Amino acid sequence: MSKRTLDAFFKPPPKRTKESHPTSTSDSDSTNANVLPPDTHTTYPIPIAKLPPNLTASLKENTPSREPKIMNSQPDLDCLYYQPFIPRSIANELFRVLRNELPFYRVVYFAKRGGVDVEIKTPRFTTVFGVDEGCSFKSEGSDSVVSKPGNGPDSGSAPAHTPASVPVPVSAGEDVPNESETPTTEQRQQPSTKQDTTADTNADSKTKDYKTSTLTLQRNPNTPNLAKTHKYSHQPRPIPTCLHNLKALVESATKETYNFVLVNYYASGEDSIAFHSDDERFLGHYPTIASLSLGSEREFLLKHKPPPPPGTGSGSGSGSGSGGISANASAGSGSGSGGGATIKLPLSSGDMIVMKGPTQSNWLHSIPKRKGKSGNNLGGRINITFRKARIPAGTDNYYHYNVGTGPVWRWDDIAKEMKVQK
Ligand SMILES: O=C(O)CCC(=O)C(=O)O
Ligand SMILES: [Fe+2]
Repeated sequence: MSKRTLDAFFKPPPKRTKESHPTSTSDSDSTNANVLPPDTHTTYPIPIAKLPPNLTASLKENTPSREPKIMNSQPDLDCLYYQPFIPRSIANELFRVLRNELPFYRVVYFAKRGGVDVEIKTPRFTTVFGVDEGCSFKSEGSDSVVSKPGNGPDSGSAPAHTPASVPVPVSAGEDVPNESETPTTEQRQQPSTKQDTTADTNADSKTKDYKTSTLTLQRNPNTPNLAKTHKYSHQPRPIPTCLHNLKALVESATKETYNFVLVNYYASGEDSIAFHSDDERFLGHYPTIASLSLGSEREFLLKHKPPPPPGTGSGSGSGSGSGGISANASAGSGSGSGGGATIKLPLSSGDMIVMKGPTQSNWLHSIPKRKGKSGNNLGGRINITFRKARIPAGTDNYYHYNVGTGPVWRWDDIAKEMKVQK
């Protein structure tokens, strides 16, 4: 098998459009995040600060920093790779602000494994905001968080297509997230028992009721009955302004709309996400998922799903599966299981991967653990994925597995570590 450079996976990059200007913001600016009143809501465990105005201005002015590389020369792969999307210095500042401000969770949940309930400890901090197409959020004032009506081909309705080989969640509580060590999409429904981290207490969080809420959950006028007929077991939380601002930048660059946002915080190299695909039915056919990296560099791995067993006739996508991948990327790529090459992308602060088209139904991705302290100089890594749910209450599972019922964790800037919110 011949070695190829990483660039061989890409088409030649289009020319740069915007220069990377260092931001005028500094460390001390991030502590001024309270200049604007924070966002509050009954579903928020804490008020969430808006971005400092100079950071918002730098983001608007300098993003996207570069045009993306197009990664579509592999079977069933259709990705954009922004290196970076946000200039590094601005991305680092944004990383510090979001790490300081967002409430995170260390979710522990139970899943059936061989008929037995096993405890799974999510090996990273997570948090989620937003809601399905059936509902939208609206804030009073200029920072409206309403989903634009009529943007999806099938707003509020079932997706036109579901890959035949994929067992799909049809209602809240059936889907499980990504903690399998050797996952296929099928295994993702039944995570392995391997536990990656020590558990935190699973005590109920005390959610404060902020009477000064400025954000209200509304029914989408286009789909007036959906909110009524679908009950959320976790009340969805409005996308806070700090993430809404980023969503707007990503929407403008990718020419897509998103209605919920999942945030991962990898505090150290021990934190990870196992190989999985984000191909839940409620995201619809060929979902576009934009994935932004902030903070320390981590490696992002992509490998083709193994071909379906012969005779099942259930292959999804149009490509030839992992057998069709004939080259390794030289930038640290190794061969993956199932015979295909694993693509390794170093994701630095400000980089963004957009996965679209047949990618989710045919490829798996992961952030493996990494040894040693190198690459963690910024104090961890935040990943923000922008997604669009198309089936009402579909996001409920995301709240279940990324918020859960445990305590709220926050960054302690004096101790320089995550601490349980008292
Ligand atoms: O951290 C990353 O880059 C990947 C996160 C991811 O794949 C997910 O949240 O589904
Ligand atoms: Fe993912």
